[in-house]
Amino acid sequence: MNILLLGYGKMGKAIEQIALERGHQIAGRIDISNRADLDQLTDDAVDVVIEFSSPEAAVDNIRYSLKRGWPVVSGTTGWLSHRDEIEELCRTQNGAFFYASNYSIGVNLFFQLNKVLASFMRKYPSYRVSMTEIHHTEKKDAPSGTAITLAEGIMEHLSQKTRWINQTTAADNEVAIESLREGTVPGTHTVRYDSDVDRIEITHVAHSRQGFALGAVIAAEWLPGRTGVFGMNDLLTNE
Ligand SMILES: NC(=O)C1=CN([C@@H]2O[C@H](COP(=O)(O)OP(=O)(O)OC[C@H]3O[C@@H](n4cnc5c(N)ncnc54)[C@H](O)[C@@H]3O)[C@@H](O)[C@H]2O)C=CC1
Ligand SMILES: O=C(O)C1=N[C@H](C(=O)O)C[C@H](O)C1
Repeated sequence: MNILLLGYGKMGKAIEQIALERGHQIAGRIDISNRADLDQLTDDAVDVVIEFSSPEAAVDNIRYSLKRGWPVVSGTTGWLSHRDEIEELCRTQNGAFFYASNYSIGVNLFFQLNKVLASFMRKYPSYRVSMTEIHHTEKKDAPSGTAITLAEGIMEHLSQKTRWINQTTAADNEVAIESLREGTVPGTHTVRYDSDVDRIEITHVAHSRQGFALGAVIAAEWLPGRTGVFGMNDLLTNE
């Protein structure tokens, strides 16, 4: 497949390495410095776009790709207030759009574990839920997209929780998410339930960006030929 890398930073480079190892070609490497080069690409030069850029750039990048008729796999976080608009554009263009806040298989298992744990905790209101996410100091958004997905999983099962808040203290209806930025940490997420007498805690630690990058390439192999809006559950439950 000819893969266009839209965003060529830490993730774009990790994705390139895995895409080449899996026998794909790179149709272009676009970052903020050469974005105008996109207009030089012919429609048929690109089988699929993998978009990992920045919260400010993602919406324009995805819009541009859908209008060109290119299937898009996006992993950029911090732009989801525009999600409805993008999904509508995908439908009107009869296009294909794939989004995940986290492409790693391990995190997607962790998402399931988080929901199971939240469903157990529903009967035990003496436990207070809270979360911590730790990332490298270059990360632009907080809380992480993964932390937001985890908070949504908790809110599905704990009906008294109606929103998340990006601070360590929270009202009874809020899930507190603490965001820490340290060194080069690829991504660590903890969900904890504290009572006066003990704590139950689950943690996912990414050792590198390899898991995210492999998941994004697998999604890019899966998407072409499909139309609609997809996520990791579609990929993981549909051969
Ligand atoms: N969904 C997932 O599994 C994962 C998502 N991410 C997210 O992916 C995004 C990128 O992460 P990194 O690669 O670590 O960031 P980075 O800062 O290393 O790279 C971002 C790249 O985007 C480029 N860029 C900025 N504006 C652009 C524009 N208008 N057009 C094209 N390119 C543009 C920059 O030049 C840079 O090359 C972040 O939002 C991050 O949260 C990161 C890891 C995993
Ligand atoms: O910016 C990152 O690095 C990461 N971003 C994603 C997020 O916001 O959840 C995924 C991963 O945690 C790494």
